Amino acid sequence: MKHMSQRVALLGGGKMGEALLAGILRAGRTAADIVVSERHPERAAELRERYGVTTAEPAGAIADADVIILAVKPQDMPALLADIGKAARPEQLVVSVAAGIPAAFIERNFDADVPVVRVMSNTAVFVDQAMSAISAGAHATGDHMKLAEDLLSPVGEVIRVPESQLDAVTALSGSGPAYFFYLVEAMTDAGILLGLPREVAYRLIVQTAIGAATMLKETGEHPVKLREAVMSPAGTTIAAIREMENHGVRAAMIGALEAARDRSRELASGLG
Ligand SMILES: NC(=O)C1=CN([C@@H]2O[C@H](COP(=O)(O)OP(=O)(O)OC[C@H]3O[C@@H](n4cnc5c(N)ncnc54)[C@H](OP(=O)(O)O)[C@@H]3O)[C@@H](O)[C@H]2O)C=CC1
Ligand SMILES: O=C(O)[C@@H]1CCC=N1
Repeated sequence: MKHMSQRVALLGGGKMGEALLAGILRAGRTAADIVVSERHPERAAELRERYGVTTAEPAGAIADADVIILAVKPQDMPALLADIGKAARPEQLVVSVAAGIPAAFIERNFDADVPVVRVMSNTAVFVDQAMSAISAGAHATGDHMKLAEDLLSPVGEVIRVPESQLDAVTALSGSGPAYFFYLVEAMTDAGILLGLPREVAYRLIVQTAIGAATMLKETGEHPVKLREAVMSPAGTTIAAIREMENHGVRAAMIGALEAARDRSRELASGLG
């Protein structure tokens, strides 16, 4: 089946659900082929209004779907799977974007051998600049992985990884956008401290971030090399970098991402 004519059921209409919904519509899928299940009626109405999709309860939403996207929080996954476990069929593909929830857990909540592909994407789906990692469950074939890639490649880059790496992927790129937003927030505050109006500081930093990311992507140079090219001897940049090293910023980042990876692992514990 041409992937653009696939019928999609999106279960969970929150931040990630809406990002994916908007993205797949931008990519050319039609609203008539998409059914959303969102338990807050006012949120469901908002999505119907904004995107022209229909909404339904989970079991109804998946009835005619070719692809079922699970986009609820990890703690809500067991209840959702209890709702759809008997209805999901082997000819359907289940794509879970949930952090920490193993494919095996999802598979054993289905009566049939339903193929599952796990995805760890991020909110940059909203601007077609997402980084998505995908991993196959026990019943997912190369065709299912290709279907997942076709779903996600219009909204950003897609990489295939073993499922054992997904907790680390979640720490780096799933949660990653928040680390950069946090850094921009801190640099903006520094700009204000140094006497710049907030909007000037913010504009300077955002464009500098875009420039730095573009240099990393387009030059292929190692970040150390790119950083050294900025650090003039006895200049301003090395003064800042020394201060960061003195405050253990590097160690703090490593510890922070390890904590995110550990939290992702914890999400799987106690699932039963
Ligand atoms: N936000 C992000 O940047 C990323 C999130 N993810 C993953 O995406 C998933 C969704 O996260 P996010 O969008 O942030 O969460 P949200 O809480 O924003 O969205 C989930 C939505 O689904 C609703 N919901 C919960 N259970 C059901 C159900 N059984 N039927 C219908 N709707 C239901 C929730 O309602 P209620 O509010 O009552 O819970 C909520 O409105 C998570 O598993 C997360 O790990 C992955 C990568 C990035
Ligand atoms: O914070 C979270 O748990 C989700 C998963 C990755 C980004 N947001």
